[in-house]
Amino acid sequence: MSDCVRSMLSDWEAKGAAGDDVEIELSRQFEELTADVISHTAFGSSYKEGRQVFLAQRELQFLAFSTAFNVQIPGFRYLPTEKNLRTWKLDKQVRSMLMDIIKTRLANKDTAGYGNDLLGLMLEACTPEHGEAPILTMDEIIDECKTFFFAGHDTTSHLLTWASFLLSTHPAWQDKLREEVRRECGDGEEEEELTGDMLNKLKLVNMFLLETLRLYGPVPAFQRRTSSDLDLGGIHVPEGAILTIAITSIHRDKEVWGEDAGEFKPERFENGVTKAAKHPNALLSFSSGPRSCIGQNFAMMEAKAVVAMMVQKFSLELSPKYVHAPMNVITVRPRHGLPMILEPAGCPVLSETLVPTTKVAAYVTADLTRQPPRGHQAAQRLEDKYPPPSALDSHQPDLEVVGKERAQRERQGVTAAMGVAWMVAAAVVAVMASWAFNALVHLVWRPYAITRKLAAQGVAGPGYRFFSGNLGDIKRLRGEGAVVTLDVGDHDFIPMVQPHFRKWISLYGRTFVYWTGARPNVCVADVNVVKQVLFDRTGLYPKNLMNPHISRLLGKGLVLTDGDDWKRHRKVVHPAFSMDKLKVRMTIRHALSVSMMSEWEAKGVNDVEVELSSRFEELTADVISHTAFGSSYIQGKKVFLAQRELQFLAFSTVFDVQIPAFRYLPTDKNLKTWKLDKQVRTMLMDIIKTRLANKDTAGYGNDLLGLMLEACAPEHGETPLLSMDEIIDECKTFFFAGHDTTSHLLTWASFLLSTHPEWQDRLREEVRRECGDEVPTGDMLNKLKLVNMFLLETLRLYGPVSVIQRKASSDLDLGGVQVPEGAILTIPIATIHRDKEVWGEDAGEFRPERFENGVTRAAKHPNALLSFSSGPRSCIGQNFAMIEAKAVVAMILQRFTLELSPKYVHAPMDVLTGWVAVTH
Ligand code: HEM
Repeated sequence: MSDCVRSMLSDWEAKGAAGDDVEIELSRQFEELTADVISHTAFGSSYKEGRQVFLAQRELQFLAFSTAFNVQIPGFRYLPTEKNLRTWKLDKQVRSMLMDIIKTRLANKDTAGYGNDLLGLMLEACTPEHGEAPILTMDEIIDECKTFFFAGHDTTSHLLTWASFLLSTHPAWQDKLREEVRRECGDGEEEEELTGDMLNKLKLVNMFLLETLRLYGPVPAFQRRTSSDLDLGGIHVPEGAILTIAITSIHRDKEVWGEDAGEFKPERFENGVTKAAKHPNALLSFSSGPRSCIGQNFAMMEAKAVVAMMVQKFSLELSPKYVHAPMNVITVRPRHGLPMILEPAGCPVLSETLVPTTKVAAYVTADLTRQPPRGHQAAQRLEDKYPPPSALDSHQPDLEVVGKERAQRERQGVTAAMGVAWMVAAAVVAVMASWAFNALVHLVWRPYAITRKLAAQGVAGPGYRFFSGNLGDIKRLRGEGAVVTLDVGDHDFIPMVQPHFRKWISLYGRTFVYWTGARPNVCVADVNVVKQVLFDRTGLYPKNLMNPHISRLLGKGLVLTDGDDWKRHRKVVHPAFSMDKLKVRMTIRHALSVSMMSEWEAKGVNDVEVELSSRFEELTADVISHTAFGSSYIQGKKVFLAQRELQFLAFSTVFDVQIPAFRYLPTDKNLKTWKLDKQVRTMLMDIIKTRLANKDTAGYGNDLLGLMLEACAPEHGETPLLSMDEIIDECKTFFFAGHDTTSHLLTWASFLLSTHPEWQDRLREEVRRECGDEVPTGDMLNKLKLVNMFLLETLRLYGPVSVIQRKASSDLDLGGVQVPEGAILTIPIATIHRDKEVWGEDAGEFRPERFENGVTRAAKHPNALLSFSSGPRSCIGQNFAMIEAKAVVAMILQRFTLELSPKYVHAPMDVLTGWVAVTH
């Protein structure tokens, strides 16, 4: 770093005869310097070698910013507009230049290793030695290089530019800093090396740079997007809203920084960053929290070193040619560069008394006719080519030159008066035209472009149809399947419920694209790729929340939240599912099962016919009510019934085109959904209120509801872990997910027991051996190996959840295929569970033996059983469900023999999560 700075300073010295002052355009100098530093430290190359990359990236930056305030229409990125064509070309150039740098490094690998800079570390992480799945792919390395080439110099160079500007306009501070630098680091005459320790002692330089960052931070704003409808500081913000953190404005907020927020006062940082304002996190120049700038120490070290070495040698005086017009091109820079008069330090040219800051300001403002200085032509040319939307306010508004430009624009604007009618007509036509154009891009061009892009990678599919995509095909194929009934020994219900997957996989392979409306769906039926999606921990594949009815059914609880929200919810809920707690709850469950069976016994001395699926629904609803909410099925019955209706309503819309705005229209289905949702919320609130009313005598309780109320208790300070709204959503999730699934597992297990009497006998024998006639304890259940295998095979063939979905959060690489942002990734569990390549030739048969050596050895892939999903988002209730199912099956077998009624018709159907046996 010091070498690069030294060589820049020597150039400056060489420019003027020794002792004379010299005028230099500094912003360009700093751009080259910081580019040189990042090239050397991160990529082992020099600015000269990487120059073309920097230039191309600079053009890309101007291009990107010139579109920052345009309406962003997703499909536009695929249109061959002039800007897109240029962007694609530049991007290609950058990639191939970066590839050259990488190739050079790889060619020298055997003699010099990968190197221990950033590039070396990344190459190490992608080496073949690291096995089949390297941590980074070559494409990702190139992307990372792009990030660091840009982020690693552009920002720091502007920090240096603005620091120099402020040094020159605050000569008293310039003197103070020089004095500190000379005291701590010497005068730089003896080529003395600046050390990290010296830099750490430069407290004033540090304060000065922090204040520069506050007023002229290179990054004026950054953005986030809401991944779901959520509560933000007490305001409900809809999914997909963009949150703009306006750093420049926050940094000038008098309520945060005090009345002198607009002034340049490095003293405010005297006691550190956290005490400089009324809020400890008010300085946002490097952002804050886990995603704050990874390079902030690097940038501060670099800036300190440059400022120190510069003031050691030079006095800085602002050139009279300078025009103060900060402008935002993603980062904030001086529009016309920073011409600076440099004089050897020691004989200061500016003293506070001679040219106070205000005078410089007044001088610049007065000289509105002055031409911008030369020396910044490259940026100027780019700006002419891609004009940025506007200049940025400076910290002293009277320095604005921008006003002149605005006034000029207004003069050139439309001066002719236009009739109001004409204007209205023009506006309507413009809106219609833009709407039609957007629709065309979204409904025609984008699907076409995505289809082509995927086809080029070998991913085919049934072909997009205008507006509805392949939803018509899916409905038709499912309709044909719906009238079929199966033989009771036939477990292949795919032609009835997932006929489209069967058909398209046979035509296009396990990974193919199909269309729900104009939205691409990538079918992920290859277990290796499924693993890549489900085991991701970086948020690349969030949940798909397109269907508002499903969101109403489940609420924004664990199943549908993502990111930090999900972590927060899971942290609160997780303890309720620990093994100890599950064992305690066994007692309640057993008692409930016994009462159900006593009812059956009471029905008749001889054979009695019972419709099991509805009985299991009530039983599992009763169990979840008692164990999670301390209530009973009867108390929560209305919630279950309303949720059942919501479930059928939601499923009836699953194969409709999802148009985002439709969720707000008062259609029949929406009105019904809203009403049911309101009912459910009120009923859940009543259950919660009862619990809260008894809090002083009985505490919150140690079940799921108790844990959640504890986490939202006012005792936990101003920001409880869960809000009351979130608790209600979580209740919705558990009321539904906690019983609907397990009840179907019990239904299908009973069906299979009755159709496989030899297994029924074997299981009964095992139950009698391990549990006798007693109500089974947790330890006894653990010994029921055959029952366990039987249930796993039931889950494989009749798993209650047949499909799960995720969404591509950005353009990403999925098993070697570039998938576009927003594409839905559909994992057809039921189809994968019948894949002969994964489960062997007997995949279609009911054979619990395959689980003899555990789940991971039952198939050719250890993660092939996906009934509870897999990875970090796998089912939190799987132990709960398995214990419950084992206990109920064991107790049924202790008392009854099951025989399928002749009335039974084997016609599984899916209603969102479940497969319901229809008994006629
Ligand atoms: C046989 C019974 C069950 C099956 C087959 C099942 C299946 C699943 C599956 C496939 C997922 C992943 C969904 C996705 O990734 O989109 C899931 C998640 C979940 N399940 Fe279950 N489930 C069962 C029982 C239960 C029970 C009894 C509860 C609660 C008591 C429960 C609560 C949940 C929750 C809260 C999640 C979301 C977990 C997270 O994202 O962190 N499930 N379940």
